[in-house]
Amino acid sequence: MSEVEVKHLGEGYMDSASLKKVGVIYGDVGTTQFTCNVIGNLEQGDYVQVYHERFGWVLGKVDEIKRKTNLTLEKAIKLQDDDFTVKEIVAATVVVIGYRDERGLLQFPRTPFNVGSIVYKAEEEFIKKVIGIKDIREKGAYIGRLYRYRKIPIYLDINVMVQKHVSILAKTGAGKSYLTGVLLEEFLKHNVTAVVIDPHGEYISLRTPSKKTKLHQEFGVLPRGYEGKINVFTPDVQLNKGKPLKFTLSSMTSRELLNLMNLDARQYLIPLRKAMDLLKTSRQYYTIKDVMRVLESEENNALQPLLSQLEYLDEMGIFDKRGTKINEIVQRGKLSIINLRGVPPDIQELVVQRLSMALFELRKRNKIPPLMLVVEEAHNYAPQQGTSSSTKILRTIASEGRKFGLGLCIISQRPAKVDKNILSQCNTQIILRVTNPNDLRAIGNSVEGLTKGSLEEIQRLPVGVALVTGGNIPMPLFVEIRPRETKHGGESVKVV
Ligand SMILES: Nc1ncnc2c1ncn2[C@@H]1O[C@H](COP(=O)(O)OP(=O)(O)OP(=O)(O)O)[C@@H](O)[C@H]1O
Repeated sequence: MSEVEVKHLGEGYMDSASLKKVGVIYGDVGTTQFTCNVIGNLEQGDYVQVYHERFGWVLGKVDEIKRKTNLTLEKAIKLQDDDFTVKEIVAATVVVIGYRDERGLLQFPRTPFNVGSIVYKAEEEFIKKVIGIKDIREKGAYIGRLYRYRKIPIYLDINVMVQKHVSILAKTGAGKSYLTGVLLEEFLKHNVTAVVIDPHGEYISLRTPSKKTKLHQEFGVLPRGYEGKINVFTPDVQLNKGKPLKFTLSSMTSRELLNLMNLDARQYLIPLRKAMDLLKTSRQYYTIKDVMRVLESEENNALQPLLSQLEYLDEMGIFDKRGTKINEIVQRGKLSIINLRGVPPDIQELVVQRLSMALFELRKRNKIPPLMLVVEEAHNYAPQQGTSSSTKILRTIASEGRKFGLGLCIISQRPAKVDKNILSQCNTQIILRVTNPNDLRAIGNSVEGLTKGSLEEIQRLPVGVALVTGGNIPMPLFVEIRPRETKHGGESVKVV
């Protein structure tokens, strides 16, 4: 095998002498994929560069590595008690990413590489140029560094994220809420208005700086807190700290109210509607207690289950004569946390539905600033199967929100259980470790440009490494998430 002559194509980093040799191309060579034997230190996921005699330097990525031997099972059984030598090579399958032409467009070589071409470990500048990784720190969210290439920072375009929505998917414990915390820190730093639905109250710690570690220095991050830029609202002020979140009862229909109760609608809808209609004729605002008084005046024992459920809703304290003003919740450049810790699931759904509806309507009329709505545990509020009162409005935001500057960020540990219409509208996808076959299938179906090797790698990703695709990222990239500036609030509870 002879080394190909390396020509200079007008760029400063074309001298092969400074590059590290890692393999030689052999066997059948295609224009999109080739195999090389591994002679240096090469791992799955590494970037390599090869000189193409017509198109110059081309970037590729190791998709799979195999150890190939001439030892068959029969031979191994025969020889197991003797000394023997086995011929083996380590072979890498490389997927061709391409090269930038003179206009800066990403192109594929249209003819295969020469067999015998030397494969080099790719230079960082070359990787950045071919992939199109840009330093957009002014308008970008700094989420981490290219996996195994700690000198290459990755920024996600915040405008693209708000305009075209985001999904964060991973199995439990893979680092979803840590990463969501990183994104929220970036929103706060760039004065992006955001509202986060926080079912576990884990984002309140964004107020508190994290402890400084060696990683902070390596990633160029300093611990800090965002106390002055965070407002917390909660429907249950007895359980959680925060301003009360209430909804106006008179804006609810009798059917919507009945949907919150575990009751047969056929039996109770008419009396409830009659009571609410009666109150509407005499006053603009009324409370659950008012509705109960009207029903009690009927002196009908059959209404007792309805009265008990109304009493339960009254105790939840979610309705009032006047609800919390959305202008108070949404404040320009600030993060509003809706802390739903300990709130029953039906009430959580109601909060997400009412709040999302109000945000959508007010954004349409430009009464509140453009914003990002972040929904944790999205499989609960927008399930693929069954009914949830919040699914419809979240679908509407996913399909129409971009026109009005209302972005959606969906987070879930069960991608297969999230409404497909909503997931398919999320243009920026951040995927951490996933192992469930149904979830992997859902991801494979919704992410463009995922290779077989990448789908396999998703199952083995270490905590804190994510596959990022869409938005301003031109192709799926593995990213090592940067350390948090603020304290992570989602630590698991230690039993011992
Ligand atoms: N990028 C990271 N760097 C360092 N540690 C991390 C990183 N991401 C996650 N961790 C750690 O891994 C653990 C799990 O992370 P996290 O709480 O974000 O998981 P999760 O996917 O949100 O889990 P759950 O679904 O149970 O809420 C935490 O202890 C967290 O500190």
